[in-house]
Amino acid sequence: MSRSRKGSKKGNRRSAGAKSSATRRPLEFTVDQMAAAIAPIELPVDELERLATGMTQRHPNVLRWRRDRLPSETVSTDSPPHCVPWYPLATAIPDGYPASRSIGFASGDFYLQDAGSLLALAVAKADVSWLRGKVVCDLCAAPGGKASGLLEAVGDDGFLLANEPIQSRLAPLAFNLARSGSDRYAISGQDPDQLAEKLPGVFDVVLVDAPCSGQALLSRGRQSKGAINESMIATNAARQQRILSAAERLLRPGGTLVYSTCTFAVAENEDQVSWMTSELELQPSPVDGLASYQSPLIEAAYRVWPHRDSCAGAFAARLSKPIAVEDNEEASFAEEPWMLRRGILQSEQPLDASCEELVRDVYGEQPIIDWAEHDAGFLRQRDWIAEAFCHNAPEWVKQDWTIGPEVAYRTGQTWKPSHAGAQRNVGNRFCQSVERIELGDQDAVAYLGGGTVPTGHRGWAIVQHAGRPLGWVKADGRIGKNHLPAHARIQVQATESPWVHATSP
Ligand SMILES: C[S@@+](CC[C@H](N)C(=O)[O-])C[C@H]1O[C@@H](n2cnc3c(N)ncnc32)[C@H](O)[C@@H]1O
Repeated sequence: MSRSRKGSKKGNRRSAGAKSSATRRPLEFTVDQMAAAIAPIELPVDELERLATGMTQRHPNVLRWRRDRLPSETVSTDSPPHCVPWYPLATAIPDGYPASRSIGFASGDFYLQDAGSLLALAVAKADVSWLRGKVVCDLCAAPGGKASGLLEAVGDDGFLLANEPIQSRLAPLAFNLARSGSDRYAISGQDPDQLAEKLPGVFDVVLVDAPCSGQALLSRGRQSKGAINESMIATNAARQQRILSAAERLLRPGGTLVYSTCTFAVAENEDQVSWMTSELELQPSPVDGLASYQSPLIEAAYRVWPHRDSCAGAFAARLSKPIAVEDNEEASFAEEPWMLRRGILQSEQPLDASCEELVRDVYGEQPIIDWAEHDAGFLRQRDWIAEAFCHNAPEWVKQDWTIGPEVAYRTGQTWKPSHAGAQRNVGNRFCQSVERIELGDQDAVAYLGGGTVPTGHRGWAIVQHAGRPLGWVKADGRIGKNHLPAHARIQVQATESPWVHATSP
């Protein structure tokens, strides 16, 4: 009863929101405004007109596939797997496929993103093996669209620090990173300057996907017309330079800085790259394969446009930090980046009895014994959460300002397993001995909507569909009670996948 009342309130709120966006007058720009926004880039008048129109049109998202789940082909021939030309790990959403309400989405097969946001990943070479094994920092990471792509790309021997100074954005960031199935990351909520003081010269790669005037977001109704205002652009440019100078300090000599925005203004894009080359002494580092998107103004900087590239538009550039002569003698950083800074970590303090009991009960004896006595990782308990870092994580994750991949959390006096713990890859060492229940289509749909599942098992178990983890249940030998967090629940509209997957995870 109370549930249905709640549901209808929610429904009302949603339809009120939908009405206001439907009746909102579309933003319109003149050719002169567009010319001023991108000056000194010069485009013919007809292109400026198409740009002005393209900026107000919504472009459909694309699917960025998890690397290990890339489909080998589409089932339906009438919706070809149109690839994003600059990012081969992405495909278009087949016509009529409710991607965000599918089991594939819930189980983390893909992320839904604007194709423009994949330009930064292409410039970071996240689509090939270049990032594998590297220690990477995403300095402005929330909500994690790019960070999750970087995390997949660093593989089983690299590491990602995803930083986001706005605390309220850390939860969605953590959720999106956990969806990747990897445990090779930490999160921090630091101001870039503070972070650069803590970890100078540590990273092989730093991504600055900077806060900006967001002109490319106008088509999504997520920015006001003030995005083309000069003083707004100048304020953003000043903030970006502060962030970029911290990013340079975070980089090791020989490291790579990727800078990206979702705006068209040259003052926030090419001018910032010129500033980095002159003031920070970074060097342009062109990316093979992106020549068609080369900025007309400077080297190693790339643009995609709404009127040319079927996306909201984006800018990205790649620079490298020179290796000074004195660094050069001893270190061959490029070959073995900062391996010495990576330590083998262990649990330093015993867990509370109730937390330890839950971890043993759910994840098995092995994690605690292994993690405390062998070279298996680093288990840490705070007041409200327990985190389990991967083996070979960098030493600095032990500092208390990092947040690790969560495995348990406390509500009142009771510890429970975290959703992120269930999402770890099936072979992950920490949850190797957890009981798993495979669900058919209908049971998976019911579970994702918040329902129970039939099972003879007793206790905590991970439910999965086609070998892909979905979340936790706590079972009594008859049914498994649903422990999927509210924000992860969806009303599935598509059980059948339009793709053929060459291999199961
Ligand atoms: C363009 S968004 C990042 C989007 C993200 N990279 C993604 O792909 O999902 C910029 C982020 O920078 C954060 N931010 C705001 N001010 C910042 C600052 N001074 N330093 C670093 N990040 C900042 C914002 O909160 C926002 O989450």
